[in-house]
Amino acid sequence: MALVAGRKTFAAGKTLLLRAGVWLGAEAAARGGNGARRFVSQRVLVESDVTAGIATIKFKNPPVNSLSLEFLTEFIICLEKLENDKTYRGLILTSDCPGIFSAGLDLREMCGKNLAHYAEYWRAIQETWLKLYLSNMVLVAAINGASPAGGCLMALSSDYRVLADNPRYRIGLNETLLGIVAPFWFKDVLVNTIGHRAAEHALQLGLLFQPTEALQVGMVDQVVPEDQVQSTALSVMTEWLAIPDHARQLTKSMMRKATADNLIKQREADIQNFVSFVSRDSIQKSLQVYLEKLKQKKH
Ligand SMILES: CC/C=C\C/C=C\CCC/C=C/CC(=O)SCCNC(=O)CCNC(=O)[C@H](O)C(C)(C)COP(=O)(O)OP(=O)(O)OC[C@H]1O[C@@H](n2cnc3c(N)ncnc32)[C@H](O)[C@@H]1OP(=O)(O)O
Repeated sequence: MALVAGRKTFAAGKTLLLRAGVWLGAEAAARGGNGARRFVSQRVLVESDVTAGIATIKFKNPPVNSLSLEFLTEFIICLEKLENDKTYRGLILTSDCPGIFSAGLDLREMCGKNLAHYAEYWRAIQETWLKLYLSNMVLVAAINGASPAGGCLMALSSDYRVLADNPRYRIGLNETLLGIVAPFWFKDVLVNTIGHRAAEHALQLGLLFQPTEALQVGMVDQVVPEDQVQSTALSVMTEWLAIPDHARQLTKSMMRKATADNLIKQREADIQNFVSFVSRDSIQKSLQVYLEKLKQKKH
């Protein structure tokens, strides 16, 4: 396994510095005789079934799989590797942290840092979303835990969502509850999934849906007992992979291109918006209060 620090080139000629310890190694980890491979990086586990052409990414950034810059960097690299390796036609996204799919953006990346950091962080968030949303692979989210805000966006960017039937696993775009505003492209993805009226309602109130409500509103496609999430995701994947790739991929692109282009054409302005919004004193205060509340919850 190779541990490296290097540079990753992102769109618009920008670079994101890879933190030391990021896994970039070749398929170094175990390769079984049955076509199963397991790639290991610090925060992102990749298991794959070469024969079936299916990979599974497990988020492994405890305690809550927050989307820290380090996590995003590893995640983007894994996604790129899978995307460029024609062995893989399908990708299942799930979590290795019990009870949490992802807590969304890492609030510590948005608090008390400098403007350059906010810009770098937001570019990585944009890049992650574009790569997920426009992936040529079939993406199935096996949502085995709570999935607020950015966690919900990752699920919404998949082609199909299976959620574990546990009332503690709530999913939604709750940004307004933090005193912040979901960016327009989060909103666009939600509108594309649940429709304009339901999205307006959910976004303004920052609704986090329990599984049955999420199914009802169309935020997820299936709710199944917790121990059946992975097997259901796999059988959905098999169904989707029966469709010829070229036809499905062109159709996916036809459905999603306009939404992605909307961000692509104004990426820099979107970064500037984020930086100036998040660096306001009032927003910093709201985020700090929210983080403090999360910490005090335990005591
Ligand atoms: C005009 C507009 C222009 C531009 C756009 C600008 C705006 C900005 C838009 C930004 C978009 C943001 C999207 C987001 O994703 S924001 C993040 C929202 N996330 C949340 O609200 C989730 C918060 N977390 C929780 O609700 C719970 O932690 C959770 C249900 C996930 C798990 O609960 P559990 O009881 O299991 O764990 P906790 O004890 O709560 O947490 C454990 C420790 O983890 C810390 N934590 C939790 N969430 C986060 C997070 N998102 N980031 C960083 N850290 C997090 C928590 O504080 C605990 O820490 P310790 O106490 O152990 O230190």
